[in-house]
Amino acid sequence: MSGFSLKDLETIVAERGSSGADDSWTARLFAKGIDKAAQKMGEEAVETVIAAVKGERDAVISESADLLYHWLVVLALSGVSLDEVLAELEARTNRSGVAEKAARNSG
Ligand SMILES: N=c1c2ncn([C@@H]3O[C@H](COP(=O)(O)OP(=O)(O)OP(=O)(O)O)[C@@H](O)[C@H]3O)c2ncn1[C@@H]1O[C@H](COP(=O)(O)O)[C@@H](O)[C@H]1O
Repeated sequence: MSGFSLKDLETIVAERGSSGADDSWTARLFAKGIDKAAQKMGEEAVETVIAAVKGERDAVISESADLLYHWLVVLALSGVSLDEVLAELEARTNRSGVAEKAARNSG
């Protein structure tokens, strides 16, 4: 399994986005702003959906990677951190009592 995490990519996006480098897609997206980044994220989401519906496994992987990358750009431009999204997911998990149910079922 890859040791690469979304946290790693979040750091790369922040660094490249603010680099101003001509050869950086991330820097170009940051310069174009939230409208363009959100549009790209929407396109990648649709491409992921199409690949899934067609049963194109390799394309699901590739389009999902494009989607997650562009999602992190949208988060960065929105001033939202990955940790805040994970905290929201964790809170939902705690509210649903899944951890307690799993512990009860295993004991
Ligand atoms: N994960 C990605 C990643 N996924 C997709 N993309 C880029 O997203 C762009 C979108 O591709 P599309 O084919 O949809 O778009 P396009 O046709 O090229 O562009 P448009 O005509 O739609 O504007 C491509 O140029 C891809 O290179 C990414 N660009 C960068 N990263 C990561 O960001 C890091 C820094 O990249 P740079 O900012 O380019 O240095 C890289 O090392 C990667 O880790």
